[in-house]
Amino acid sequence: MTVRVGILGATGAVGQRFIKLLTNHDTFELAALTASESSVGKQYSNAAKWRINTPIPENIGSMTVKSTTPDAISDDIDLLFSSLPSDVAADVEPAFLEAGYVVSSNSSNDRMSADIPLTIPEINPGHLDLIEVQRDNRGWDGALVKNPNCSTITMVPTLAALDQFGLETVSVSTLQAVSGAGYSGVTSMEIIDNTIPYIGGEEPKMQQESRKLLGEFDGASVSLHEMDVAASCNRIPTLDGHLENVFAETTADVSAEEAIDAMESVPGADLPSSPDQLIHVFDDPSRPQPRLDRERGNGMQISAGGVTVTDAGLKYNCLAHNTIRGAAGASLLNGELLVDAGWV
Ligand SMILES: NC(=O)C1=CN([C@@H]2O[C@H](COP(=O)(O)OP(=O)(O)OC[C@H]3O[C@@H](n4cnc5c(N)ncnc54)[C@H](OP(=O)(O)O)[C@@H]3O)[C@@H](O)[C@H]2O)C=CC1
Ligand SMILES: N[C@@H](CC(=O)OP(=O)(O)O)C(=O)O
Repeated sequence: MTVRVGILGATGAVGQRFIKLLTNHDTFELAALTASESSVGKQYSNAAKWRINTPIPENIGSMTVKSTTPDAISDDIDLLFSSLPSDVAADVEPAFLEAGYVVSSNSSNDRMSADIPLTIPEINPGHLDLIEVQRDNRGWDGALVKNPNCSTITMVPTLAALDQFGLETVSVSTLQAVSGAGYSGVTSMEIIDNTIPYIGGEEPKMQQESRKLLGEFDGASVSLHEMDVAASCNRIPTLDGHLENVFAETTADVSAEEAIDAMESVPGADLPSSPDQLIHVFDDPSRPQPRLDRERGNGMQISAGGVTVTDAGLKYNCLAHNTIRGAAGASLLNGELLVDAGWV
């Protein structure tokens, strides 16, 4: 089976990651690229400032960039990936949904909307059925699914593993790579020899999205998980890979061994881009580290380490590649889930 896909916002940092991940994909064939009006009509290789350390695939470089409107895309596209700035996505995604397109979006708008599934296929694939509610509410022929914020998706699989012990309170402090802010997001003068203890909007996203992802879906709505989540988000001078220090308090006592076993037991999803093992836990307390561990599982595996019982609950570190597992790879996996579940 071949599924013809397009990328909205294909010239950007995340759009480029999509192109790389879609090259030689078993099921998806890349057939449409869109960007802003300043790129429309140009060959992709002229429109995009390519930042990935492998060349633009030849067949993609010669494609013509289209306008980000439903009319500009041919009808034979089965699935769209969206990596637009969130304010642009909030404006244009509804037009694609009204026109009947199925959209897997990485943009942050609508992630917490009650009728939009926010999914990590290995963790809460059943939430995808919110699409039924969404279609009833909005009258859309298409379907919209979102993946979470990159810092949230790094931590939530480990919390899902610990939830069997009764998660009560989670505190997390992040060390986030500069690529998360986009190519021009932080200047070298701001970040070299420095750490910035604030990332606009990031802390509320971690606090709210994690409770939706681990919430119960009863077929009509998702009730947020009752745990309290407090996040402190920091930008550090690494290129890729968000590292996070987590303290998790549970109602039941849990030993470090039980926590490690629970994390290593979370299965991958039976989807092409899901790693065989979702979470790898290191014995070495100095791991995971961004430079050494972000590429594990083609950038799709979560790493953890330093699991210790403390007076403030279980303490551990976790890491994921922010532009792969945290962005384009997360949307791609949701696209694979949409196909597997019969929505495409
Ligand atoms: N960078 C990262 O690591 C992460 C980013 N994200 C999110 O993903 C999304 C994309 O981020 P990123 O790739 O870094 O952003 P970029 O700014 O690099 O790319 C934005 C893309 O959207 C296009 N675009 C901009 N304005 C318009 C418009 N008015 N109409 C149509 N297309 C438009 C751009 O086209 P053109 O080239 O023509 O301007 C470009 O293709 C954002 O929502 C971001 O928050 C999420 C997680 C991680
Ligand atoms: N804010 C994230 C990247 C990002 O764009 O997140 P979101 O997908 O929630 O917009 C970071 O700085 O690392």
